[in-house]
Amino acid sequence: MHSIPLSFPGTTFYRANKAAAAICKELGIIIREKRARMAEGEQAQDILSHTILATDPSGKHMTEAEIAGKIMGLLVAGYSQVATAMTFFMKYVGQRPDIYAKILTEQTEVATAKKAGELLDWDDIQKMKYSWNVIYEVMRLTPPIQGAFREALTDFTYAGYTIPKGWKIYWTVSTTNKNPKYFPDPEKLDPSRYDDGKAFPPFTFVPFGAGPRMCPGKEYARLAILTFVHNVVKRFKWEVVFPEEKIGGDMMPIPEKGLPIRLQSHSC
Ligand code: HEM
Repeated sequence: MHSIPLSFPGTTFYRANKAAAAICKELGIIIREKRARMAEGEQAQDILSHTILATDPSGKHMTEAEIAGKIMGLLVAGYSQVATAMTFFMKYVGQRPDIYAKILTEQTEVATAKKAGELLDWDDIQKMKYSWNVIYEVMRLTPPIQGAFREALTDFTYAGYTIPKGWKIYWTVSTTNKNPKYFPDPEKLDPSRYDDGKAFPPFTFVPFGAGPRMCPGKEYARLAILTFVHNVVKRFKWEVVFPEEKIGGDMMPIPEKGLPIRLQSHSC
């Protein structure tokens, strides 16, 4: 996604294209199996079946390659950003016992209201306000997606630079979300920034982007991350082994030593 499009052996782009072709082949098998089951009467119940059934305004269905492309996009988007937010939750909260204690109090309240073996539901997720504010801070300090491209629809001038119509511009989550005008002491992890009643002007807090192309997986991501938070704090307390560990990676931020932690188990 973010590499120079030079397709010769040894380049990232070349390897990515080969990997994408292999994944599309696998997905092709899954699509054909799904189509066969749908022909036998299986109801549309997941995104793959809906993608198979979807038509454009002229009534035309997508080809197998198009469906595989869409599913591959969702697999990438659905996995890596969520995993990055979870990783940095472990890092930041592992270094802040005060924040861990507040999350544990919130999650214990949710857990004790459930019967033994009862699964979390949507209402429980709504109760996890403090935990989500912590995730907001985690994503503000280390955004899973660094930014995205937009095309200028008209000529405009910003901060003394003239951007001609048709140019591609890259907007960044990290600089936007660390603007001291809206986030005083921007490097500090402070979940109280999002306390009830505090609101940010549009386009100032953008971990999921903004406008008509805003992330469509936002609510799913919240569900997946908070379910993880619930289960991990219920069972464990942890410490980060290398608090100063460098963060590398190119598109996704990755702790260079793999974020070793010391786990202590408990149950609430
Ligand atoms: C913590 C998790 C996630 C973060 C931080 C995140 C962030 C973002 C951001 C910043 C964008 C660009 C938005 C823009 O251009 O305004 C985006 C787009 C997108 N995201 Fe996510 N995302 C996350 C999870 C997911 C999940 C779970 C899915 C799907 C299951 C998903 C699917 C997409 C798709 C399809 C787009 C492109 C939307 C478009 O261009 O119209 N994302 N995401």
